[in-house]
Amino acid sequence: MLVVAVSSEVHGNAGEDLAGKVHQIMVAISPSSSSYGLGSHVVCLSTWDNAQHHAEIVDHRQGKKGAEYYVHYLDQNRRLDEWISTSRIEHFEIDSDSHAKSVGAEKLLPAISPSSASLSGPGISELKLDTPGTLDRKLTRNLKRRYDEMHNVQKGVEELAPIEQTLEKEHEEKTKVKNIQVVELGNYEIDTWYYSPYPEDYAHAQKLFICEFCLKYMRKRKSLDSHKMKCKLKHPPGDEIYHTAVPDSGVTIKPSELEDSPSTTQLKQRESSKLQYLAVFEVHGKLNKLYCQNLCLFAKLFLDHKTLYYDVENFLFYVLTELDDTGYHPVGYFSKEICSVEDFNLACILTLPPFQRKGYGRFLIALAYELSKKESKVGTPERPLSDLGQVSFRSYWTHVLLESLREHGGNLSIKDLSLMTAIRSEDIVSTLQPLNLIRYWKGQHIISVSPKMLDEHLKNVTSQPNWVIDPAKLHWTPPAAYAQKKPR
Ligand SMILES: CC(=O)SCCNC(=O)CCNC(=O)[C@H](O)C(C)(C)COP(=O)(O)OP(=O)(O)OC[C@H]1O[C@@H](n2cnc3c(N)ncnc32)[C@H](O)[C@@H]1OP(=O)(O)O
Repeated sequence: MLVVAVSSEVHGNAGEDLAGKVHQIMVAISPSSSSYGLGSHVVCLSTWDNAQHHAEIVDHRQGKKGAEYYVHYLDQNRRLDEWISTSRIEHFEIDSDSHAKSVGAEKLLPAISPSSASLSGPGISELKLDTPGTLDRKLTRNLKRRYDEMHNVQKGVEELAPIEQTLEKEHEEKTKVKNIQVVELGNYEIDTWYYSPYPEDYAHAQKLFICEFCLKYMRKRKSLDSHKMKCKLKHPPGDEIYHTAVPDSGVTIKPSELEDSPSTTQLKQRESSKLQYLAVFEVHGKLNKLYCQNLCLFAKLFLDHKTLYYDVENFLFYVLTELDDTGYHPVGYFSKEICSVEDFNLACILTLPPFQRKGYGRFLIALAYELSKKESKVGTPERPLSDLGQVSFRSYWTHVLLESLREHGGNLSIKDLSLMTAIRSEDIVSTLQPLNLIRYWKGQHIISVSPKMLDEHLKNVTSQPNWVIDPAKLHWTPPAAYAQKKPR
């Protein structure tokens, strides 16, 4: 049955105030007719908040219970794209642009406003993006697109430089449908976020089983079980460069208070006193190529714009692990180019979803800057930054810069701050400007701050634990010495 209706209202879920006026033509299609073309726009109920969203049909397939559609929610990050059944599709929009232009339709979009975008999804809550005035040239391409979407700026791929257009289109086309839905790693079953280019035989598995120590991927649990009997690794295949213990409260235990190799009894004692022992391993892409390739493929499941999968030789990988009596379990990592001409001190960063929002991202970022300090360099993360990358770096920079200013009574130049913190000057300016702590005077940026202003800002920073890295306990040599190392 096909019903064509001219409607002046959008009908939402019972009890929701979705009564905004939308002047558009809707075509209501009964679930059985189920023929939504690729690229068409619909209003549907998501599985993650059970609310109405405008979405685009990206793909379709025949499921066990009928047709299923892969949808991209127009107001959300691609990590929330998903397969839904026809019954979740409320109606089809002929005028696919009308939702964005109409006033009422905005009420359908959750938590989108000029200054905030929803990072929601299972276990993910709200994110604040920069206010429009601060975005400017600092916006990465990815964020710019999100910003444009949120502000109704109708800019498409065609406005990018030709080479970027081609790359962007290829990327979008190839990665538009998430291929692997779930991964099992150690004690966790994790829903994936994005497409990852696993080899053909694995690329279309619903679920992959991953060895948490060597990161080998398998399609069957029994393969993992027999692999576990053989796999000798109990930690990432590299050198431990740092360790610390953190209680759940987030207060740092100094590494000096720790014995070097805690015994099982000591670990059990720690467990009962709710201490978490953390260790970071440095893994060289050339010396442990397979491990690093496996890590990149795995990480791509949670990173939208990552392009490094196989050419890992020029990178170092810093893997953060939690230790228990069965071994060192990976919880996150960052990669770093051995020789970066652009002074990138971090290429990609990931905290595995079950461990996010506990302060590990900040810990890894802090470590990346400590390494830069040891190299006597300033650094910056590789662009584009994802939405989550943006908030995490912004939060780290804000905290570190405000603390440094407080310590020195505000009497620091941008250059002083940069040398002290290893944060690049441009990142300092883009962080302090929205806080009104920078003035542009006689052609240059200068810091303008009072103790009162600092106290005000410091009151608002850091809701996550802030684990300090003790540089004296960092066992790390800058990369020049790697030529001599042999594969393990
Ligand atoms: C250069 C690049 O690699 S860009 C790509 C960055 N990586 C990704 O996007 C991969 C997927 N995301 C992730 O792995 C993680 O979200 C990371 C690595 C970005 C952050 O890791 P986490 O361990 O969750 O960060 P952590 O707990 O230390 O929080 C850091 C800050 O970000 C904020 N934050 C983290 N996640 C969210 C979220 N979902 N919503 C809102 N704020 C968030 C935290 O509140 C905290 O700020 P605060 O101290 O001011 O409160």
